Amino acid sequence: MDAFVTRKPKKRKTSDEPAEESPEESTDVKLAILASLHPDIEQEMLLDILLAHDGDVQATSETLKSPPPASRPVKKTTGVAGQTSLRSFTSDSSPSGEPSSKKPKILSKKGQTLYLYDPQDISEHTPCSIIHNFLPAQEANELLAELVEESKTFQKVSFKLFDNIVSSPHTSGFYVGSQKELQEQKNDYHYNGGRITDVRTLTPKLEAVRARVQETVNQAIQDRIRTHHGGQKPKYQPSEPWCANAAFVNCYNGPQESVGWHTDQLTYLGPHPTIASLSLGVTREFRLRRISSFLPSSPSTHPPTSDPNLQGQISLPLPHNSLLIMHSTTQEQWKHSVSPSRSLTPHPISGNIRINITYRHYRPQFHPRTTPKCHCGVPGVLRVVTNDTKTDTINNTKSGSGGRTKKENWGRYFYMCHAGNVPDPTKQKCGWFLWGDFDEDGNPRDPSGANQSKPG
Ligand SMILES: O=C(O)CCC(=O)C(=O)O
Ligand SMILES: [Fe+2]
Repeated sequence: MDAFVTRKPKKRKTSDEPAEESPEESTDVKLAILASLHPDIEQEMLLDILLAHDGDVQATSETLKSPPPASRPVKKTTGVAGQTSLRSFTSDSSPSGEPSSKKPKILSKKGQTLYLYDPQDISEHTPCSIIHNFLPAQEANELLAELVEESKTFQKVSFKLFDNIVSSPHTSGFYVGSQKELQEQKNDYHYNGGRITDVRTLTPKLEAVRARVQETVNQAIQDRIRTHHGGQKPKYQPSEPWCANAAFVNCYNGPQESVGWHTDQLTYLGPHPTIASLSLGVTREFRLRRISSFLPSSPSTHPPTSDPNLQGQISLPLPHNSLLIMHSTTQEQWKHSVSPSRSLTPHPISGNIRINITYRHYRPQFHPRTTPKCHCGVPGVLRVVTNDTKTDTINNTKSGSGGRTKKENWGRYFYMCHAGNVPDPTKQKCGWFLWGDFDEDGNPRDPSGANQSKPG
């Protein structure tokens, strides 16, 4: 097993030509494909048989189709469920290949993980879309090499969680387009109630890629409105063009580095943002799970009612040079994470390192000068009410919930104090909160960034 997992990278074609990694090279992806075809077989067993067939997925699958020996371990209740390409197993797709307007079936079950790799499956069953081999191979490889070097000076982000100071189990760096934006970030913007001191300007390679990402994302947004929303932009989704004016670059150095379940902060992006995430280097699993307040329910009501245990996780293996687009509703209705891995197939350039660039649109309407401020004088953080709101946000505040725990408020936006989230034990939250009020395009309805309705 080790020989496969730590096998040497393929030889380069010439000494100065970087090696390309095709999606087929990743063990994660091969396992995802096999797991989808043979969902009753343990992952460990799949890996062993794959190794015995020298990494050949088809030969492995043929072997597995033969009657199982009595001793073959069969999976019980947990593990991988579903298909990598679901199309051949469901009749949901229209003949054109576009998603049907039928209510999506719940495909993943409690305690189980559905692995999806095929772009059409991902588009149909998650709030995301994916483009494999996004950049010309050489550009992707050069960008990876540059960012691996940059990442040597990245830091872990520290924040406060229920009075404990925790730091993220990976490092990151933050990039903006100009010196002016850099100064604004340092002087005006707050994150987790504090400031970011290490802000950088986009490197020439990040800048070149940003233009491509921007064009692709704007096209993808329009395609999604057509294929998933009957041509009608969802409420609160901005209608202005998406502009990639900021980039968080994450570095995961080794299988244990990860990021836990979270949603990305809406404060400066506004409601229903689009975020584009370019993966470089070793393949890692990006996981998604729907926040239970937003599980599809029958009959469909708003807010939807649900059994919080109905749905499991969806795992998307993200190979080198893949662009994942998190569309409108991803941040409001789903959580995402990058889970620790048991083993990795080293990438020829970065070894066990994965670099991820999330390009974001910091909208001028959400500049911190217009963000409502809490009693501590700090711009509030923009959140959505979900069934998690009570434990997630209201602990440690002095005031009551102000209605934020009520089911009828699921899906509503609010601002709350974030000053208590800085890693300083003397700082407490002031308990302030304000309902957010946005127009059809997700723009704040008044110049202060939210209406002045009293908590209730
Ligand atoms: O590394 C990834 O794919 C996800 C990163 C992420 O979730 C974030 O930066 O907010
Ligand atoms: Fe995120």
